[in-house]
Amino acid sequence: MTAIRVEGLRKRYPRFELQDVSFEVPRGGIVGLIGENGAGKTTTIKAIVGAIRADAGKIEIYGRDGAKHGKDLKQDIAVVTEESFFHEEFAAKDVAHVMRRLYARWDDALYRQYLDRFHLPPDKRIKELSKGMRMKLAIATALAHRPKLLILDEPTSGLDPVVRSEILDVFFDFIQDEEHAILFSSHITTDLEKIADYIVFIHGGRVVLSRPKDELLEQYGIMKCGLDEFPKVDAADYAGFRRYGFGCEMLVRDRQAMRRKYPHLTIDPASIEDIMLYYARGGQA
Ligand SMILES: Nc1ncnc2c1ncn2[C@@H]1O[C@H](COP(=O)(O)OP(=O)(O)OP(=O)(O)O)[C@@H](O)[C@H]1O
Repeated sequence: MTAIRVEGLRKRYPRFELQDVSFEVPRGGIVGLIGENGAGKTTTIKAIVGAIRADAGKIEIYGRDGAKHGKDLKQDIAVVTEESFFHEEFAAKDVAHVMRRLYARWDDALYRQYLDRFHLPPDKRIKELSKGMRMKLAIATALAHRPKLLILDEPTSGLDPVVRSEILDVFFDFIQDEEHAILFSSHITTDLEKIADYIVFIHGGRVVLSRPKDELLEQYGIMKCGLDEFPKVDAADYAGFRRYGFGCEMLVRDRQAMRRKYPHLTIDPASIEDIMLYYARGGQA
């Protein structure tokens, strides 16, 4: 049974449409949702957590219909977005009072452990905390109600590498329980490269790529050639290209096959960022 199954999700806004978005988050897995600004990541996450009503599509969470079981699922899901902070006058210890009443599995001892781990003072008011500290508090709060599923919208954006790495470590520990799962959106492709098992890439409201991360890193490549050679490369062999100075670089989906077909051209491995940039810049899935 998967943790989240999204099928044929549609949402139309006056100048944007999420079209037939489908993907899965397996139990024990971390799925990274990537895409440029305005691609539809937040809209997708909002539809999954029931913050907006989709026009069409199906969302299942641990096998149950997300639309029908919203209330009981609340205990199992933790959602962290930039907006999910408490009142500015609250201190971390006040947050615990509120959460204790809302969540049946709220765990004070675990909460204190996370506050310690993240070096968060229990008495300091939220308005006195830095952006990174607020995000860590939101994550500590989310995890202390012992959810099965963690959904985060841009949890590491705007944070320094030390804080980002602390947060990624906590995600990694959380996922050790095979029942647990994480869906998180990010522009920071290096964070996803470190921790995600699957990458779902949304571009212009559509999923253009949904694959295990290791497969992408093993198979995709950047193939280079001179401007004169570029017209000889079959357009079906690349997903996007870039011209520069005297040459061209193309994103190819299968490094090995391309090495056989174009043995005289150089092909380097592609990063997740390369894959995102080339798809966004032009080319078909
Ligand atoms: N309530 C709304 N009414 C109208 N349009 C909206 C609404 N919410 C989002 N949109 C539009 O939907 C598109 C997708 O927005 P969304 O927030 O899902 O993108 P995103 O991928 O999360 O981007 P970012 O990385 O900038 O957060 C944008 O063009 C946005 O303007």
